[in-house]
Amino acid sequence: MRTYHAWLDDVRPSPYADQLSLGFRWLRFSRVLEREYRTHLLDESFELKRIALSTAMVIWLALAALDLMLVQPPHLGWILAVRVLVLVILVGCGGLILQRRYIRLLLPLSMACILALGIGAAVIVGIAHDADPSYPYEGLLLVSMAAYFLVGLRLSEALGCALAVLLAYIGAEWLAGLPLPRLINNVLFLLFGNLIGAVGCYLLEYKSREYFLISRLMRLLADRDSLTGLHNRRSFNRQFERLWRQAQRDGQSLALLLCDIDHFKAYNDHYGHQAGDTALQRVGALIEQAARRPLDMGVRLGGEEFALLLFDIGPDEARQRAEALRQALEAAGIPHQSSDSAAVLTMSIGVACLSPGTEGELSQIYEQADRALYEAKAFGRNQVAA
Ligand SMILES: Nc1nc2c(ncn2[C@@H]2O[C@H](COP(=O)(O)OP(=O)(O)OP(=O)(O)O)[C@@H](O)[C@H]2O)c(=O)[nH]1
Repeated sequence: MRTYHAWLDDVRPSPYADQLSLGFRWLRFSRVLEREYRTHLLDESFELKRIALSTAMVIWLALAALDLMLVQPPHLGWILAVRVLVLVILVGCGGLILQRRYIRLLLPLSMACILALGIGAAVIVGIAHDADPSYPYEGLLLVSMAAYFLVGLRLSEALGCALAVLLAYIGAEWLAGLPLPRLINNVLFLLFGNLIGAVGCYLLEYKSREYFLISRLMRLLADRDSLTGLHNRRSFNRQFERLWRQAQRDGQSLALLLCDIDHFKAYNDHYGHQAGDTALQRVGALIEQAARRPLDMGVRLGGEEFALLLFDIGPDEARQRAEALRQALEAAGIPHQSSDSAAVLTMSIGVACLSPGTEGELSQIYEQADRALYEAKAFGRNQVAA
């Protein structure tokens, strides 16, 4: 399978990039990613399961019509009874699958449908062969193909179902007394059919896993600033609304800290653009550290402008956190000989808060924090204003 090259180093650290480099030829990711992939697969294959279920029911009923032509009583009665029983199972499981509420049951229910179809078909073939050994058994292969390609099962799950169906078939034919050479011939045909299905399913799952990793990686790249690894402005704009809705629901406040490095043009002019980039990365790391709780967010808005969105925090604590951040940069002691404010690199911070129950527009809190930042700059820089 394909190997991934140097470009993955550009997007590290990322578990998706690591997994792409490690490979997954055994169709397995690291534990956390595997869980994420399976949840994604269940979600993605929901529509597929709906289509597969309707298709299976139509084919199952069409085959019942064939039975009416090919099989005579009393075997016909038994076969129709099995068809009805399987149909009842399909309708029951299908009803639960379509409700979507039972997302955890989606996989066992899908497998139950495949097993009901496969074992039902094996029993029907066994009953029919009791009277007429020429009754077509190849329909069993349709069930295996559905398991491999139609239901959104992983290869291991599809293989498990196909094997159970094959065993049920051998058992049913044994009881029906099908001559051994014929049984061997049929089993070999089914085995080869399954081999083709399994190889196809492997390739499909491999591609599905690859797509999963690359799409997650792309999403991460689209949301991150490439220099600092912080969220970018696009991600901030999108997530602010979601966080504000959650804050309203939970009765929590939000604080926005707008941070701007002081005299950064002079820093660039004095130390060069490369050193400027390194300084931006160090500031980014401090912002990242300050956004330590799960719903906090460190952002590089662009150039030497950063933002820190803090969740569940009042105005006093927000101001303290801003002051701590300002001091952390000062304490980092990055020399800045051409600054008018200090001998080291510093930043000014504007703070604004949104309490639950107030109108919460990003533009509103942003303007408020921007005004405060302007004040911090105007009053001499290297300070916090609210
Ligand atoms: N090295 C580097 N510099 C950048 C980057 N993005 C923006 N800059 C520089 O950041 C500087 C910002 O300068 P100004 O907007 O004038 O602000 P300032 O010099 O920090 O002045 P005050 O904010 O008023 O203290 C410009 O010189 C930009 O070239 C970047 O990605 N890397």
